[in-house]
This record gives sequence, C-alpha cells and structure tokens, in this order.
Amino acid sequence: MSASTKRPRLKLNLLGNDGQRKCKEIIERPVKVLQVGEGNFLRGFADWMLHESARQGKFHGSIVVTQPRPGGKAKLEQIREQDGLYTMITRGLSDGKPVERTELISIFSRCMNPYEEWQDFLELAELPSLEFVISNTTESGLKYISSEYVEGEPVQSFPGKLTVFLHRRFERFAGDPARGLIHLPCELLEGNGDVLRSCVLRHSEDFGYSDAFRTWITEHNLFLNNLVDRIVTGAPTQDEADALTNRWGYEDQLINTAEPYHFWAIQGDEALDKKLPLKQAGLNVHWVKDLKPFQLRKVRILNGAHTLMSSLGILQGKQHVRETMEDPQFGSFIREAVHEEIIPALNMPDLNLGLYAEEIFERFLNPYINHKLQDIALNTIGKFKVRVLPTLLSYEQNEGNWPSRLLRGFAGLLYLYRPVSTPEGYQTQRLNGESFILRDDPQVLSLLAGYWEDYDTLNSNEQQLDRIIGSVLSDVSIWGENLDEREGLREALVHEISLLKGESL
Ligand SMILES: NC(=O)c1ccc[n+]([C@@H]2O[C@H](COP(=O)([O-])OP(=O)(O)OC[C@H]3O[C@@H](n4cnc5c(N)ncnc54)[C@H](O)[C@@H]3O)[C@@H](O)[C@H]2O)c1
Ligand SMILES: O=P(O)(O)OC[C@@H](O)[C@@H](O)[C@H](O)[C@H](O)CO
Repeated sequence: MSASTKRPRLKLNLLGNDGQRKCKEIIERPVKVLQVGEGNFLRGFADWMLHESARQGKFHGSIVVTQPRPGGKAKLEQIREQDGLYTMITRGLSDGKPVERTELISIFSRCMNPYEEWQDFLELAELPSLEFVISNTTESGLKYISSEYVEGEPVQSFPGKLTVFLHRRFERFAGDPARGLIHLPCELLEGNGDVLRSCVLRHSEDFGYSDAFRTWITEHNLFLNNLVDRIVTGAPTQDEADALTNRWGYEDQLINTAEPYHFWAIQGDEALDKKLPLKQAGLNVHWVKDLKPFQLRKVRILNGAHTLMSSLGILQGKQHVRETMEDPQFGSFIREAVHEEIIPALNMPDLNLGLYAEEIFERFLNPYINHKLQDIALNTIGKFKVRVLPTLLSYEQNEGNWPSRLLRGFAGLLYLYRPVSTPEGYQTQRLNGESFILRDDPQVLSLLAGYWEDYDTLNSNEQQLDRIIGSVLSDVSIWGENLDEREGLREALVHEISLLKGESL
C-alpha cells in the first residue's frame, strides 16, 4: 500500500456506533480470566471461544492478557494500541465445502506487562471476579526453573510468577476455599495441569510459603489436564492484509487466521461448563473423565500421519502437507497407513477413529494453509519415537508381521537421516540429490553422522547398508531400546531403503 493510502490503526473509536456498543458490551464485563501468553494460538483458540460464548450472552466476563516472558512485549503493545481488538479469520473446508468467517474479537479488557507492571499484575490476584488462569507458553515455558523471589521484583518464569500471584490471592482472601482458581494450561504436554501444579508447589517451597498455602493450592485450586487441537496460522500474507485494510478503512496489525476445526478436551467435571460455558455455546469442547484416549488418538493419528509424511515427502522433494495429500499415490499411501495400520494398532473401537481420520484428511487438504513439511520435520527422531514407533511395534505384536506403510515411513526417516556435518548445519540429501538441512538434537545427529560416515549413495552395496542400519537400530541412546533385537526389522528396513533409493512411492 502506498503511503498516501496509509490507514489508521484499528481502535474502538474507529468503529461505528453499533460496532463500538457491541465491543464495549463485552470489554466492560468483569475480569474473569488471567491469560498468560499473547501468541497466535491462544488468540485463535481459547480467546476466540470465550468471545463467542460472551457474544451469545453465556460467558459474563473478560480477559486480562499478559506476556509470559520479557520478549513477548511487542505483541502485547500492539494489542494495547488496538484497545485489545483484533480480527479473526476462520477458513477452510467444512464437509468438503469452503467456509470463511471474519469476526472482530473484543474479549480483552486489559493488557499487562508483568515485567514492567509487577504491582498491578499482583493486584489482579485480589479481584473477587477472577476465576480462571489460561496459558500457552510453549513446552519451554511450562517448566520449573529454580529461582528466588525478591519482594517487589518480577519472577521470570510463568510458573514462578503464578506462584507469587496465587500467594497474593491466598493472603488477600485469608485462604478462603471459594477463592481458588481454575487453571487451564494449554501447552502441549501430557498432564499439563499436573505439571503446572507441581511447578507451583515447588516454587512455593523455594519462596518459603506456608504449608497452609500449599494445602490451599492442592485442595482449592483446580489444575485441569487438557488437550487442544486447532491449526492456527497467524497473520495472512501482506497482500491479503493490505486488501483487508483497504476494505475496512483501518489497519489491524493483529489479524489472525485459523482452520474451522477446533477441539478442546478438558479432564474435569461437566458441571464446570456452567462457569466456562463453551460446550453450551456450541463449541467443540468436551469435559472428559479420562484424557488419555483423546491424547493418544491425536498424537498417533494426526501427528503420526504428519511425521510419517514429512520424511518421505522431503526425500521426494515435496514441500507442503496439502501437496503431499493431493498427490494420488502419496495421498492414498497416507490414508491407507492411517486406516489399515495406525487405527487397528490403537485398538480403540469405541472412538469412531475412521471418522476422526477423515476429518483430519480434510484438514490436511485445507486450501488456505501451506503447512511446511520442513516445519513438521523439526526434531523428527523424538516425534517418531512417540508418534509412530509405538504403533509400528504394537501392530507387529498383534499381527505377527510388520505394517508395510509404517515400515516404509521408518525406512524413509532412516534414509533421510544420513547427516554430514557442514558449516551450515547437519546436511542430508533428498532422492534427487538436492541438499536439506536436518534440524534435530545435535547429539543424535552427530551419532548418525558417524554411522553413515563411509556410506556412498551411488556405490555402497546392500551389505554396507545392512551394517549401518544394524548400528543405528541398536543404539539405545537414540531409540530407548535396542531395535535391532526386533526380529526381521533390520532386514525389512534395508529392503525398503533399497526400494526407496530407486523409486518414488
Ligand atoms: N499454532 C498452532 O496451530 C498450534 C496448535 C496447537 C498447539 N500449538 C502450540 O502452541 C504453542 C504456541 O504456538 P503459537 O502459534 O501461539 O506461537 P506464537 O509464536 O504466536 O506464540 C508463542 C507464545 O509462547 C511464548 N513463549 C515462547 N517461548 C517461551 C518461553 N521459553 N517461556 C515462556 N513463554 C514462551 C511467547 O511469548 C508467545 O506468547 C506452540 O508450542 C505450539 O506447538 C500451536
Ligand atoms: O507442533 P509439532 O512440531 O509438535 O508437530 C507438528 C504438527 O504435527 C502439529 O503442529 C499439528 O499440526 C498440531 O498438533 C495440530 O493441533
């Protein structure tokens, strides 16, 4: 956009009377949620859901948004400059048909930088209206980092800050059981609620807080394990953003985009939907007794299919998930791997996993998303161990033979992971000889580089390959067990790699 067409930033007073009234109606509600994290995901997931529930007149509250680390300041400032407003664009396929919806989200009543407004932040703990703490600080943010609390100075880590915050609330309300909070940490960690509670308890010991405080934490605060699922893709392209600016007459620097699909499983009593009316607002939110089956189906089917396609796809020169799924041969390969190998090995007939898988394929085919295989491939070894290998092993145990597509996926991973250390990082080659940088645990990459050292793609024979694969499989430090002791696995993988080298799928 040229300078002459520069538009003002989105603000409340730029909206018409009706728009202002609708936004203010929500913004002015009492603060019920402290949010730790200002990232795209939370804004496209929990905030979007709470706004929807508020819009329907079900959720009578607003959110104070805070940044979880000193570095998150810029995004928070942008939110502040826009009076907490931002546009959410939901687009993708729903039952095979393209859908697109644009909404102005006005659920944030305040922005707060705890590193610069520590006392104000702690004062929030005294709000009688406060009921929830929702966070997403990535897996790196939800962990215990030993620290001291110096009165008046902010603690750096999210769990550390939360501990001081909760202590202030405990003191202000003299340990009133009714003033405990409900915590929904959305970080993608198994047992995320349990992890957060144990961090808070550890910090409370470090900070010298009383046993009575710890009892209040364990007995009167709820830390709910939960599983989130939605692909939130953040800002649109600059061209698209410019076109929207021209259409709206103002610039929104916080436009967020996401797929229509959303799923939130929360391990907790369904009665909590009265306080957090998401299910009753028609959102795909489930209060469940046991989160494990939901976690397992997502990790093994959705993430498993991603991991399976990433190594093979990269080897074959593919770039994106959609392109891979649209390829007739590759697409069928992934569908068959899920329906014929992953789902049977899960052995969960009650969960209608076939339908769940079809929904996932539709998400993979979302025409608005270019999900890069190289992003999914980050730290593939660790992901494969959790997302694919257990399926491969249980299938073999149940059926007495190796599942051919998962085996091919494993062969693809092993063949992609033949790294050579270069100044740019650990490099490998696609099947067409093009180089590709592997981003993974440097220790594992260094071990693998050693095993593949003498290998020559063109001249090495099957015996050498057999020796290398044997060494890789038997490295317990990589796989957590000696996979070379699994009968027939090495031979089958060597055979698959030989086939892979000479062909496409
Ligand atoms: N975007 C998605 O589709 C999606 C879907 C499901 C889960 N997730 C998960 O959500 C997380 C965030 O994704 P996003 O798209 O919002 O990214 P983002 O970059 O927009 O936001 C990242 C957020 O995490 C915080 N953060 C990063 N490192 C931190 C650390 N060490 N300590 C404390 N806070 C830290 C940032 O300040 C920011 O608030 C990722 O871990 C991702 O796996 C994302
Ligand atoms: O985010 P990662 O790197 O752990 O895994 C890559 C993808 O499988 C993942 O991002 C999914 O798209 C996401 O989990 C969907 O909710």
